[in-house]
Amino acid sequence: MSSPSPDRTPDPATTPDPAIAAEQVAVTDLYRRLDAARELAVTRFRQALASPVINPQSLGEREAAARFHSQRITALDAADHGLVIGRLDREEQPAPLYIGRVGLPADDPAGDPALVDWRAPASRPFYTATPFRPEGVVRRRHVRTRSRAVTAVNDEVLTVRPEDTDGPALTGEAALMAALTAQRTGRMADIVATIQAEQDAIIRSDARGVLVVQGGPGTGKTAVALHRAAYLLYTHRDRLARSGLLVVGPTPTFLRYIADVLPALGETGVLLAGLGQLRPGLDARGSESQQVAEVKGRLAMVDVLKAAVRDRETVPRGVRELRIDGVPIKLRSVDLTRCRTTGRRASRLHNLGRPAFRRALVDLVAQRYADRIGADVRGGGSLLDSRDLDALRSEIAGETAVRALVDEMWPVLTAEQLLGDLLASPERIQRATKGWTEEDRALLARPAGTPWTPADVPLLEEADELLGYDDSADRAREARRRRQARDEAQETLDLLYGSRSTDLDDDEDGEELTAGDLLDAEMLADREAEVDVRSAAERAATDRTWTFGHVVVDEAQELSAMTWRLLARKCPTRSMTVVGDLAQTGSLAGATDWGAVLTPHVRVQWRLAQLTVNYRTPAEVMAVAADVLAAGGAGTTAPRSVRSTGVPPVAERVTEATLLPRVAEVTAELATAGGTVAVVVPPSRVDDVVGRLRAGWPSVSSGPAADSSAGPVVLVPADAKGLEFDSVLLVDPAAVLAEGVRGHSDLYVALTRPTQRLTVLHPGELPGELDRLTEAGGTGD
Ligand SMILES: Nc1ncnc2c1ncn2[C@@H]1O[C@H](COP(=O)(O)OP(=O)(O)OP(=O)(O)O)[C@@H](O)[C@H]1O
Repeated sequence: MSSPSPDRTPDPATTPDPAIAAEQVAVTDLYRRLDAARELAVTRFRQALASPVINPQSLGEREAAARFHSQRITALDAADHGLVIGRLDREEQPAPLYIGRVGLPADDPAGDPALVDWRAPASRPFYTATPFRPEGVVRRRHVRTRSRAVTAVNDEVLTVRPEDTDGPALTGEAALMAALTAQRTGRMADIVATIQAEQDAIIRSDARGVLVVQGGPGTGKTAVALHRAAYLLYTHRDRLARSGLLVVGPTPTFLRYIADVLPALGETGVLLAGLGQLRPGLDARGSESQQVAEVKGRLAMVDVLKAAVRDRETVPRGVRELRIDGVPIKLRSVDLTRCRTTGRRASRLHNLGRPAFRRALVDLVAQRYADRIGADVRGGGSLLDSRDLDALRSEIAGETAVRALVDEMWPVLTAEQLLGDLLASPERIQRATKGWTEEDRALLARPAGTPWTPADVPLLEEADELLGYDDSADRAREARRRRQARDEAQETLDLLYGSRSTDLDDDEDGEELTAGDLLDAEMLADREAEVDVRSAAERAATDRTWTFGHVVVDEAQELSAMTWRLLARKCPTRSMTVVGDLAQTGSLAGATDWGAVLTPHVRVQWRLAQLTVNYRTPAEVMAVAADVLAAGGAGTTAPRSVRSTGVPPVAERVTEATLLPRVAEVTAELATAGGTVAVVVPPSRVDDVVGRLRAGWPSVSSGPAADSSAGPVVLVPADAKGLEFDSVLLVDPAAVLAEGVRGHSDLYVALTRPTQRLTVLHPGELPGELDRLTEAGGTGD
């Protein structure tokens, strides 16, 4: 906790009105400019749409211009809410510099802009200047508004050094506290007005390489990661508009929770994906045990999949006999093995090696057939010349028996077929997992048709890398389409030419140009070609080979090695922001050491930044959580809370019989207190608690898609990760400890979710780690 610095206006209520009135004049003028900028953008957008399209290039240009102006309109619309953040009064500069959500030009282009975008370099001192390092700033003023009206201003004078305090140095403390104590809505809000210096340094850090942001719960990792995404889109707009930016979060609930932040910052072209959605076209929501997910997340699965692919390139034992036109052809396994080797040499990728394998097999059968009939007819060598052999080959390639043998020995495979067949067959698993224990093999097995899980996603993607996609049929189709388009275009040109007035031939002045003179059929066909006008995010969402210009990973401690491998492939430049907390790792497959998980994929290209201040959890609650962290032996210290509520968290002992009724009563009390409510439970109690609460709140939701904006939610710690609620009711902490594979992490996560109130109900003894909790008189025995 910090005490306010001297010369700060301590309370908005005491701020003299003249300051508010003066700021209202400035704010009204800036809104006038915003409206004008929006009007201009709308006009330009309309003009772009109306511009003529004469060829694919002009269509592309028109779409690019329309997209640019529509994005500008979106950004200006988003900026309407809280347009002005504050101002800087600077040494030797008479006019203040206003900082806001977007940049707005001044009448005099030579001077400062009327409003500077919060991401522009000139805005930086607004977040970083301190009395010890004022960066030329004399005073920082936070301006708070509702609709377009100024409601408060808070000043910090940076020419006077505060006395030493033992709390963290805060920027714009009054505005920050107002934001932190506001009731939650179930959706994360942006923090542009109150970004703190240590957060700003991360947001503006170089885009190159992998930046790992480690920080305890509530330190703003998610907020910082999203603001960094907005900053990078602003600073590297052209590059990232082309290549796209991907934000990866753990669950659908989490993605919904953060979904409003980037649009509120005027950025809509970002792809948000959960771990189950990293494969275009698939939303993997199946569930499985942590142990199974851990096995599937090991890098060793790469070799397993390689072996599984080779296992599908089979050679029948002994001699295989085919009948072609009634002629028996004997194929020995040694010859078939040679065909397989030809296929494997032709391509590293299974599906791309198949044409070469098929050709080799057809050649083999054709040769044997030729040998047979040549020998039969004349009793000597083959009489067929090479032309005959070619004809024979194409006939043989179409023979059902030959096609069946090709499919048997070298089937075309999709990733889903490869993985589904593998996991559904203990024999295939056995053959693909050399050196594995029987226990691990058993964990991999799953019945055919089981829904895909998030842990399957990197395996499917890896399988695609091994299988490849034979696009020869697509290319042949495209060539046919082009030929047809060209023929049609030629017909059009012929018609145009044919309809030309013959009188003109004799006309001495001249020459009238027709379409045929300016265009050839190829160009005309090109005109008809489709131009892909989708944004990078839209295209990336449907293209599994898409690679992103930047990837942001939240709750990164939960990712398995296979998921890291997948993300590294999706981001070949390794421009990534990775945020997480090793002390909150709950999954068995997750990280306990950033170097260990990242080095195999990014080698030395990563750097670490730390966040140390908890903006979410009140100090009273955090003291309890810190004990749990220490008891779990995490080796890290809990972050310092920036505020206290004066309300101690309470524990109440219950019996098994009174547990559910008390859950319902306490949930009702917390809901009455206002804001969002989460009931965090061990996995074994989810169904009972949901069942009980549904009587009072039919819409109560639970699981990875729960929505706290619609009423209380029931969550296991893994699904509560990254989220926050005004009130949390923690049920049966001893079972949370016992049931989690990393029980202390789970309990730590559960305890650090509330922004205001925490109540704990415990049947049986309270775990020693929670001794600090104040016991309320309960109904326990
Ligand atoms: N500078 C700030 N100004 C206002 N609010 C902030 C600031 N920094 C963080 N917060 C708020 O603190 C809360 C916690 O932030 P966030 O969820 O980003 O933390 P986290 O580090 O990701 O936590 P966890 O590890 O639990 O997922 C959010 O409500 C966020 O808006």
